[in-house]
Amino acid sequence: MTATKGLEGIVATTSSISSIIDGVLTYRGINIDDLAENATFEEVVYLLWYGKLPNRSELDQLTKELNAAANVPGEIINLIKLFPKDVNSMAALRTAVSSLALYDAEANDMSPEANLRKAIRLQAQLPTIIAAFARIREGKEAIAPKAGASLAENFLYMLTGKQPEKIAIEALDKALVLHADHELNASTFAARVTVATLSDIYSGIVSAIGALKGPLHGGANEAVMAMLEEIGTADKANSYITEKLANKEKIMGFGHRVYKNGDPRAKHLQKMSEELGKITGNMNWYNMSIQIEELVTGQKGLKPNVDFYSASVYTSLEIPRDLFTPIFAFSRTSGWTAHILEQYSDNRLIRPRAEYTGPSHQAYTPIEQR
Ligand SMILES: CC(=O)SCCNC(=O)CCNC(=O)[C@H](O)C(C)(C)COP(=O)(O)OP(=O)(O)OC[C@H]1O[C@@H](n2cnc3c(N)ncnc32)[C@H](O)[C@@H]1OP(=O)(O)O
Ligand SMILES: O=C([O-])CC(=O)C(=O)O
Repeated sequence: MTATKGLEGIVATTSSISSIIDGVLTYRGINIDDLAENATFEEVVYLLWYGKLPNRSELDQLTKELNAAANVPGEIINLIKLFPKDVNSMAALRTAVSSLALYDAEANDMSPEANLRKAIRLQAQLPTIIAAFARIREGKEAIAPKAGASLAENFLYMLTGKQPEKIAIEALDKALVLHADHELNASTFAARVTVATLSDIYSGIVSAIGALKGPLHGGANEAVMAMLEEIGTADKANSYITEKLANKEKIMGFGHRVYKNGDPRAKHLQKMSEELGKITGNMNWYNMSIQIEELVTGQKGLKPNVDFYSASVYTSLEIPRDLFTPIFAFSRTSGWTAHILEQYSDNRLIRPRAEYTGPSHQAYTPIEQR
């Protein structure tokens, strides 16, 4: 038995949800470029769950179901009010989502119908929790979701209390489409491992949120913004990046386990970052990002991943930095739940082996002799 560090290149499951083949990402066989240009997030949620694009009435039905499920139990809002004000936002999300199960009468109903209903509730309620957390920590009241609004519109509305501009809704919606699913990434794998024990869907999502939180995965988008803020202006990028690379430090938002010639999602986010910069009149984050890309690609041959330009996109939308990774979770819930439903539909316990590297033939020594 020989271990492969980080399971690189290991094919651990079959899946018909999304694929990365020769650097091309598809959801259910549809190229991500096509989806990014044309689909709404709700259409993508339908596509991931049901395996095909919805017709008008199917989309209306799902949108209605998501909208109707968006309110979270009052107990969850009360729980969030008990959180310390400076708590890590992904820890808050993880705790609140875990607590949702306590108030869901179907939490342990493992029928496919109940699991789909829970997927709808999770998808609808994550943005409500994130917005409520962001307001409550500032001493404000949580805002209830608005009837008839899309998930992107509702999130921005619940966050700010104001009707968001069309351009902001469209930008967030596209970011949600781009982050929705990504084959067997670490958080999706964590979700599948958890539910493959026949544990419940909430446990799967909580595992996934825990895995997404780390800076080598979803947490990188927040780390990118921290870096941009630390650098300050484009003219300081050269010395900062050159020194980091010389010290063998990682530049957040670059590199990828699967894509070696660039992440196909990054160009869409780059374009959005530029457009939003022009609209807000602040090109600093975009200009600095472009400069960093040139330096990291030039010096190290690494390309930006999905997290790099999403940082400046969300900043242009005036979203607080520590909500970037929770927004990733809000989007990826669509993919996580699709994978969980797929896992349940043809389950086998996921239990690989470890190559033992410890000592052998050791005898037990009585405690008095140690
Ligand atoms: C949504 C997502 O999860 S996308 C990924 C988000 N994460 C990041 O942006 C964090 C920064 N990037 C990274 O840490 C990595 O590129 C990962 C985690 C994404 C992929 O990791 P792996 O496939 O395990 O690659 P690994 O970390 O082994 O890197 C291979 C080599 O490239 C280097 N490298 C990889 N990424 C970077 C980076 N961002 N900056 C500088 N060097 C890097 C490593 O130091 C290593 O160099 P070495 O061979 O000289 O030791
Ligand atoms: O696939 C990965 O390893 C990480 C990633 O890009 C994602 O989850 O979107």
